[in-house]
Amino acid sequence: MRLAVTGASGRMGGEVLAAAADRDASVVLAVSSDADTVDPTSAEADTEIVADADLPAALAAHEVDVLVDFTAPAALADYAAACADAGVALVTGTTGLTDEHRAALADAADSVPVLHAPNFSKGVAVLHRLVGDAAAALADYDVELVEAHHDGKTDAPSGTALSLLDAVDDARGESPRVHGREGEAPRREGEIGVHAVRAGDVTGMHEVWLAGGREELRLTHRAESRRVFAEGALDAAAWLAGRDAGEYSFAEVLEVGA
Ligand SMILES: NC(=O)C1=CN([C@@H]2O[C@H](COP(=O)(O)OP(=O)(O)OC[C@H]3O[C@@H](n4cnc5c(N)ncnc54)[C@H](OP(=O)(O)O)[C@@H]3O)[C@@H](O)[C@H]2O)C=CC1
Ligand SMILES: O=C(O)C1=N[C@H](C(=O)O)C[C@H](O)C1
Repeated sequence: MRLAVTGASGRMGGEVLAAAADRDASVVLAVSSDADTVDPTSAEADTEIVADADLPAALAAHEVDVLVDFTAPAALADYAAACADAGVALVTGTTGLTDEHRAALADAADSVPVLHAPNFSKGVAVLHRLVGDAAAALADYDVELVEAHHDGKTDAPSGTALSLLDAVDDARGESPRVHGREGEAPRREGEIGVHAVRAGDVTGMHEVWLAGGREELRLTHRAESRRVFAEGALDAAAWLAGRDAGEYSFAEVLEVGA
C-alpha cells in the first residue's frame, strides 16, 4: 500500500508519519500547504515532500493508494476532490466540518472509498456504544458532556463530543444542547450541557455524565498519546485500500479487525 499524508507539518500529520515509519508502511508523499515548514527528518528518506498545490499531479505520478488526512475543513474539501480525480482512497480525521464539507466528502465518495472518523481510538469506538446503552437505560437521568483538549485546538466542541451527543440522541431522541452556562441559567429539563476546556497540551479527554437524583455515572475516555489516533488511521487505511467507492466508518474497520 502506497500512502500520502497531508498536514505534514501539523501535530497529527507528524504523528502519522512517525507511526508509519515505525510499522514500515510506505509513505510516498508528505503533503504540506507550505512544504518549507516540514521537517525533512519527520519523514523517511524516500518520502517526497510536496506542496498541496501540486497534490493532484503528485497523487497520480506516485500511484498513491490511500491519502491520510488530519488538517482543516477547507483544505480537506480540496484534498477530497483531488483524491476523487486521481482515484485515491481517503481516510480523514479532520473535525469541525460543516454540511458543505460533508457534501464534499460525499461527492468524493461517488468515485473513491472515503472514511471519515472524528476519533480513531478503539476506546472511543467502545465509548460510543456505552454512552448509547447508558442513555437508553437511564432515560430520565440528566446528561452533560465535558471535553478537554490542548490550547491549539480550534474547533469546539470537538468532533468526538458531537458524535457522542449524537449517540445520546440516537438512544433518546433529539435533546436541546447548551454550550456552557453563564448568569441566570438554570438547567432545563432534557437539555444537554456541553463544556469545552482548552488548556496546555491535553491530548484529548471526553467525559459523559449521567446523573439521577441519588447517583451519578461518568463514562470517561482519555487519550494519552496522539499515536493512538495515528495507529487507528493507518489501520483504517490498510482496511480501505482497494474497496469500492462509498462512505465507510471506523466502526466497520474495528468489527473486521476485532
Ligand atoms: N479523528 C481523530 O482521531 C483526530 C482528529 N484530529 C483532528 O485533526 C485535525 C488536525 O489536528 P492537529 O494535527 O492537532 O492540527 P495542527 O494545527 O497541528 O495541524 C493541521 C495542519 O493542517 C495543515 N493545513 C492545511 N491547510 C490548512 C488550513 N487551511 N488551515 C490550517 N491547517 C491547514 C497544516 O499543515 P501543512 O502546512 O503542513 O499542510 C497544519 O499544520 C483537527 O481537525 C483535529 O480535530 C486530531 C487528532 C485526532
Ligand atoms: O484536535 C485534537 O487534538 C483532537 N481532535 C479530535 C476531535 O475533535 O474529536 C479527536 C481527539 O479528541 C483529538
